[in-house]
Amino acid sequence: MTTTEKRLRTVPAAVRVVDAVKVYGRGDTEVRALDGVSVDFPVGRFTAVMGPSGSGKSTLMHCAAGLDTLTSGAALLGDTDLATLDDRRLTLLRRDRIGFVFQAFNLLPTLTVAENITLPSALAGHTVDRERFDRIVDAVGLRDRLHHRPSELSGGQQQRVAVARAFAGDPDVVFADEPTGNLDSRSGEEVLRLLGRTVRETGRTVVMVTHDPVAAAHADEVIFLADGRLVDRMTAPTADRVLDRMKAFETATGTGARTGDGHPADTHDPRSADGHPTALTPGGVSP
Ligand SMILES: Nc1ncnc2c1ncn2[C@@H]1O[C@H](COP(=O)(O)OP(=O)(O)OP(=O)(O)O)[C@@H](O)[C@H]1O
Repeated sequence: MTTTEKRLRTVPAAVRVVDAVKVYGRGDTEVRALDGVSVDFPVGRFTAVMGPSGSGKSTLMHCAAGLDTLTSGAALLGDTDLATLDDRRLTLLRRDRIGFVFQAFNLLPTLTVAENITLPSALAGHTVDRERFDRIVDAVGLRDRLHHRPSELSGGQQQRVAVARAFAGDPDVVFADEPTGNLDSRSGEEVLRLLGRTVRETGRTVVMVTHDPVAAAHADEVIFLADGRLVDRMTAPTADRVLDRMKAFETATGTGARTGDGHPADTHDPRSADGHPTALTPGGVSP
């Protein structure tokens, strides 16, 4: 059994990336965007992915979400190895099991808030049942805006619509790519609280790429990438500690915070990496 296969047989996770290598280009233009990353995103956890520009955060997210393929290694959603799926099945998996929140909101301008929220489910041929829809709408605080168009909403409200849309189809995991990048700090805070609350109350899994230590502090755990490698992780983060860690990477040369054996150092939490930080409500209730 290879090392990769051994790692695949350990604790279940919502998303798992094992020995992930992603190489763009060839020869002189080759870039090793991911250089052997192994990380689990456990069910019911809100994880932030941080690291300097170019460290591989977006590449990791895109490969874990089936938007891009790895050069070697494996990306799994639950038990499903994404590399085993053809394009059609990958599209269905993304549609049915993954929610996305983007920096630019990506709402359809001609549709109302309600229609935007239910669009992915409608495209999948499902209906969001009324009770679930109501719970989501109340969780994101948009009841009085349901018949408005995105252009009639503030940026924070638009992003809350995007969060509602991401969770409406009851996905296994929501990937959020810089979800507060276009928001002022107050609106950003609201969106982050919403994500955190949804994870805690519903047991859903969120993976968020961010540059912002304040945003990362809303997560249960922060993982740090540098030069395409996982170099550190921090549970129960605070903005100050995340900022300190980022500064340390910036001033460090070469391998940054990597430990002597090349593995990331988890120096901050006595709990195991697989320990659940919050009480969960399993069973797929909506936010
Ligand atoms: N399609 C591509 N073709 C070639 N190189 C790429 C491509 N996408 C990313 N890269 C390179 O891979 C490396 C990692 O990029 P990635 O976008 O994953 O980093 P990041 O940490 O998300 O950066 P940022 O914080 O600036 O968004 C970078 O050196 C980048 O230039």
